[in-house]
Formats: sequence, C-alpha cells, structure tokens
Amino acid sequence: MADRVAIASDHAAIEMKAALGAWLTENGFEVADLGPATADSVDYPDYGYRLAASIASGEARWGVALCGSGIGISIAVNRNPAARCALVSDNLSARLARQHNDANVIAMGARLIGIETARDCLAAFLSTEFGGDRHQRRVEKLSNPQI
Ligand SMILES: O=C(CO)[C@H](O)[C@H](O)[C@H](O)COP(=O)(O)O
Repeated sequence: MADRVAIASDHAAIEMKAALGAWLTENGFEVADLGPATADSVDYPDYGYRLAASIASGEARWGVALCGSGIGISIAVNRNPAARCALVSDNLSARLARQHNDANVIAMGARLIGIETARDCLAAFLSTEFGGDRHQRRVEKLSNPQI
C-alpha cells in the first residue's frame, strides 16, 4: 500500500488521467485507476467519492483527483474526513500542500493547466515530506471542526 496511488477524474480530464497514470507507473508507483474508462460525460462527485473511499479504506496512500477545473472533484473528495485534498496549479502550491497541510490527495484542473505542469505538480507533491511541528497541530484541528 505504501506507494499505491489512486487516480480518478471526470470526462474533462480523461487524457490528463491517462498521462499522469502512465507517469506514475514509469516512476515506480502502483496505480489504481478508479475511472472513468471512456470520455463519455460523467459526474465528478461520483469519482471524487470513490477516490476518497480508497484513501479512507487504506487501499491507496495517495490520490490524484482531476476534473475540468479541479474544483468540483476537490470539493467532493474533501467531503470524506479521511481526505485532505489540495487543488493546485503550480509547483510551490503542490509542495506546500504536503509541507504544511499533509495533503494526501492532489487535485488539478485539466482545462486550466497543461499536462507538463500537472506532471511537475504531481512529482513535487509526491516527493515532499510533511513538515510536522506547528503544522501537525493545525492539521489535527482539521479533523476536529469547531468554532
Ligand atoms: O470542472 C468541473 C467541475 O468543477 C468539472 O470538471 C466538469 O468537468 C465540468 O463541470 C463539466 O462540464 P461539461 O460542460 O459537462 O463538460
């Protein structure tokens, strides 16, 4: 399970899903493609929930969530308390999502960024450690929402 990555999208990001899935495999990650399998129009919540469930169950350590903007699917993933999904579009945000937020799912928008940028973000995300310390306290508070 350690390096297993679950990847899911909607129809808008099917090509980016294929490209990032191939890159993950080439780089030694075990990939669970949670769909969809075709470019037929689908609803991003269905795939976001499926991805989050694979993180919650421990089937996957990491998640990659893709849709047109990345917004809808990131909202869907974050409905599951086991997920900390960060929507990013640049290398620094991808690194900070790990360093400060201990994000376990990266979301990106296939209609907003190109595949090269997405690969760069994913590589940065997967190679960056959580910083712990003060960030640990804050991340723990994310699991205990209160005013
Ligand atoms: O960006 C999205 C939601 O935040 C989704 O990716 C969808 O791709 C988008 O809403 C789909 O639009 P479409 O006109 O049905 O392709």
